Amino acid sequence: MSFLEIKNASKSYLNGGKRSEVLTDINLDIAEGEFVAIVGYSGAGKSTLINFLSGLVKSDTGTVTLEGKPITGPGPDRGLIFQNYSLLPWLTVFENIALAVDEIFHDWSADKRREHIDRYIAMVKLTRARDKKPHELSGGMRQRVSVARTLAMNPRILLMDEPFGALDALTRGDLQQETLQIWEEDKRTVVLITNDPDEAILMADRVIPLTAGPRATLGPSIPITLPRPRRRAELNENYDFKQIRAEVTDYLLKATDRRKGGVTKSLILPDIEPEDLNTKQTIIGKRRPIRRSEIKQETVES
Ligand SMILES: Nc1ncnc2c1ncn2[C@@H]1O[C@H](COP(=O)(O)OP(=O)(O)OP(=O)(O)O)[C@@H](O)[C@H]1O
Repeated sequence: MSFLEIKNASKSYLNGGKRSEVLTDINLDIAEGEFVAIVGYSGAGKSTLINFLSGLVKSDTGTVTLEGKPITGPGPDRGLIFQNYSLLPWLTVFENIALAVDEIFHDWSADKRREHIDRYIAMVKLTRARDKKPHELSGGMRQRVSVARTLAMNPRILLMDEPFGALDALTRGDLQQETLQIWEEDKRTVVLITNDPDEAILMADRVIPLTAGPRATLGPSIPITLPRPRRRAELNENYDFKQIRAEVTDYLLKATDRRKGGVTKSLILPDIEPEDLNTKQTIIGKRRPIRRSEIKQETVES
């Protein structure tokens, strides 16, 4: 039996009275402890797809199951990390995390809960900011709180929807590296949604491209055999990394080209016949030399 599975799922939305089919024929099978990244264009339907798994969006067709049981709504076994940090502004870092931990581990003693929260705050390197409020933190720090809060809830599955998308490149790199370190210590099942092939290849065991919408669908699984632990700086020069990146981006470009009829890269020439280039009054695109009077009129009008 599959651990986490989407079978023949599709989804369409009604927009301004018109139905648009966003996802079609989605099939995904994830093993426990696996780190899978889905990489695709903006607006292709990536959030819709991950929300089949979170239970926030129901597919129109097919099934979505966890250990064979249908996913019918959100649950504590699945932690979602979004691009927007969604922290409560009047609570400190500690209190924001405590809110979630107290709810889930209400039968633990207060000391045990505090230790647990502090462990996750330390894991994302925020111990010195423990008592700060969100407005006193940078975007990267806020996202760290959000990561710590989700991890502290001990979900079996982490669903990450472009978690680093709003961050600058350097902070994003740091957080990717930290998330990887945490995952390597404490392997949970992770589904990462991203529009950055490098991020997907750096982090995942398997990368699956999602074609452009409408009617976006998943392409073939590309296994990432690069040894772990992986370091971004080292991978930049790695031959296999470059090969995999070429494979992922090629697939996405070709899938989009096929949609458009396969002509996006060819030069389309205008349908004109050559004229005598020695004739001064020739205008490109007109089939006969232009009379002086016509040129004057054009000049006046512009
Ligand atoms: N609740 C909804 N009602 C109507 N249309 C929706 C709804 N949710 C998403 N859509 C549309 O479905 C398409 C896919 O949206 P989705 O957010 O899943 O894509 P995405 O790949 O995650 O986008 P991005 O990368 O920009 O976050 C978009 O055209 C979006 O406008």
